[in-house]
Amino acid sequence: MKVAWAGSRHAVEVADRMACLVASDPVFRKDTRTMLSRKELFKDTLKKAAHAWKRTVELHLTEEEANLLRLYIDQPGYVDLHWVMFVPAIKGQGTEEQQKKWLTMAYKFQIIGTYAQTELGHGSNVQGLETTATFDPSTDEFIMHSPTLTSSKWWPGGLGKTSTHAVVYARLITEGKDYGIHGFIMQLRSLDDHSPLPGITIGDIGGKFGSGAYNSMDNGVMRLDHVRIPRDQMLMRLAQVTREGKYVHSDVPKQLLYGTMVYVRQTIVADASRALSRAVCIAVRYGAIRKQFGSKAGGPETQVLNYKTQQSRLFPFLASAYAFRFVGQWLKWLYTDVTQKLESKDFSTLPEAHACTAGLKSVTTSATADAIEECQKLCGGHGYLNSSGLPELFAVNLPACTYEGDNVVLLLQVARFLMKTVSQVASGKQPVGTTAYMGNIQHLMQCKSVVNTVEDWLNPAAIKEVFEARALRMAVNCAQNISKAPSQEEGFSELSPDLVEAAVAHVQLIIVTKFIEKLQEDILGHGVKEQLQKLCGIYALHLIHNERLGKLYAQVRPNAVALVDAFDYTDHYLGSALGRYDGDVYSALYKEAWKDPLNETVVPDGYQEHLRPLLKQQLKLSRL
Ligand SMILES: CCCCCCCCCCCCCCCCCCCCCC(=O)SCCNC(=O)CCNC(=O)[C@H](O)C(C)(C)COP(=O)(O)OP(=O)(O)OC[C@H]1O[C@@H](n2cnc3c(N)ncnc32)[C@H](O)[C@@H]1OP(=O)(O)O
Ligand SMILES: Cc1cc2nc3c(=O)[nH]c(=O)nc-3n(C[C@H](O)[C@H](O)[C@H](O)COP(=O)(O)OP(=O)(O)OC[C@H]3O[C@@H](n4cnc5c(N)ncnc54)[C@H](O)[C@@H]3O)c2cc1C
Repeated sequence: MKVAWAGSRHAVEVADRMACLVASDPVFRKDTRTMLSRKELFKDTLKKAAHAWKRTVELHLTEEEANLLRLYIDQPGYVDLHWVMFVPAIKGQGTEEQQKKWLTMAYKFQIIGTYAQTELGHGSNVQGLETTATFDPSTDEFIMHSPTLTSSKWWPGGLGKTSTHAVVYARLITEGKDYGIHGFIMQLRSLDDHSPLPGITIGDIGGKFGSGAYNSMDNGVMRLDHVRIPRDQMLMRLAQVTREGKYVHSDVPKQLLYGTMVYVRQTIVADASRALSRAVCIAVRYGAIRKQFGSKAGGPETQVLNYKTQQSRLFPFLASAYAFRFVGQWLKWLYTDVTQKLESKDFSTLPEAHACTAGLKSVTTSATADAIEECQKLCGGHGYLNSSGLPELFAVNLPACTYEGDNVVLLLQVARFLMKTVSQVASGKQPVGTTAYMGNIQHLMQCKSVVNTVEDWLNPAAIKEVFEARALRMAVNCAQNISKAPSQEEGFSELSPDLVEAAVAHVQLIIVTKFIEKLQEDILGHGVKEQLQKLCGIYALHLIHNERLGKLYAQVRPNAVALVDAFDYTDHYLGSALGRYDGDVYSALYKEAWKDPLNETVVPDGYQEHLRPLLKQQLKLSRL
């Protein structure tokens, strides 16, 4: 099962090696992280990042190994933005010459970069950004400026205190005309003493949700006061400004400006499955250790994992973790395929890639945030302790519902794509890729489910048809209602809640389909495929048919712990007293409690000033 989860034997081996490297290095300790002040936490993050880079160079780690090292260090920091957004933005939007110049420095960490798009006034509406980049032909420079308070850059990770450079998104103005949003490379801080360059005001935006967690990241604010940069620092793959100030657009679609976001949305699906699997791992393992109540005859107490209510709340998450993992692996393939096509100037699959990444990012991150919260409840009181690992896991993953595109905004993008496809089908065009099922419209609009018995629900063809019919009928229903509205735009706006539901149904169909396709592959290992079939059934059915699942849960229960062991997480990475591999939960909880700064002294600080006088006064009163 570890191989099925990781994707290959090689993937298991590399992941194990990197996880152990991190777990055995004292610099990467994280067990007291939630007790650090913001300043201490930030410094700890800088230390870990520098040490990780040192180890990467010393051990000559490959890119795959270095990525895993960062992942198992498990502490958000500027390196995420540098590798996941700054470097890809230059790769996707820079010319070959620009890539050579900037990436050479970025790959060696001679510069640290971030992705400065969002502003105080606008995040979702990228076209509404206000920062300006005005070309001055007299000096061959762009003047970068924040004209209003709301145009202050706000949120970019690593911007607050660390980044020396950024890809800054701004409205390009030349020859008096506004050509909309484009990307520019800017140096922000001196490479000698790290002070901000003239005209740049920069800082951290302040503490965030949860202790520890995302507070390790210095999300930043930046204002620009007529800062000049050379013309060749505009990223010029999509469009150019000539020496004379003429705007020239390349023959590539302008949506490639959004390419970095497509790339990152795809990686976020993998992050979501990992976060969900960690929460499930903690809740399942702990559920096997925790006992509560017993038989009336005085027999042994019951493991809480044996309660049917516990199973019906928890096993759909276990199934979802596997489902998201497999769809994430497929999405990575799709992204690579689209990138190769783009290189040979075939842009035909771009809309589908956008819809798939946007939709899957939304559905998997929302489900994950909800599931982590529910896993806390599934662990009872102890789940609420920082030492359970769950509060931090929740706080770190909750913003994934917002960053890289608010989930509702992204689902509305999927809905638009679906409405377009429905109208194309109506005019006789055959849909392809993940919307190919819509071509089967005659059948799917009328068919009745072939399911008669409980067992029938486990037939992959039956499940797939149910999901196809559900998604298509919801989409067609929306399209018909939109066509009755006074205008397309009004109809879309009025029906947006239904459109979001139709988009979710389409995305869930993709997830179910990819799980079923996974089961058609060669899967090694005795009983592995059978367990995955059950999980696939649970994932699909819990979305539409919760009542009939009890029987499947009973079949999964004997292997539940093994199914989370297959995630192959070290105790260091899981970071949870409840989810420990050896099950020694109570000693771990007890030991963790004594690490709290409050326990450094037996009598707490503040006793003399505030507690003692109060108690003495009570004593006096009681004597009265
Ligand atoms: C070797 C060393 C190794 C070292 C180790 C390294 C370790 C590495 C380890 C890795 C660990 C991972 C860690 C992860 C950390 C993550 C951190 C995350 C941080 C978060 C960053 C952010 O948070 S960063 C900001 C994101 N901010 C948004 O996300 C804005 C959303 N807002 C929009 O995205 C647009 O505003 C919105 C709504 C589309 C409207 O766009 P709009 O105004 O242009 O209007 P329309 O809707 O009309 O769109 C016009 C037409 O464009 C089409 N289209 C739209 N988008 C398209 C697209 N993307 N691709 C193609 N087509 C697209 C659309 O479908 C229309 O097509 P059509 O015309 O044919 O219908
Ligand atoms: C932890 C974190 C890290 C981030 N890192 C970065 C970074 O590195 N670089 C960067 O540039 N940005 C970053 N961001 C910013 C992030 O990308 C934006 O917050 C995100 O795109 C959402 O935009 P918003 O904040 O403007 O939300 P808003 O759009 O203001 O959302 C508010 C509400 O309005 C709703 N809404 C908005 N538009 C519509 C619509 N058309 N129809 C229906 N409902 C709508 C949303 O659903 C939401 O409920 C980060 C954000 C967070 C939280």
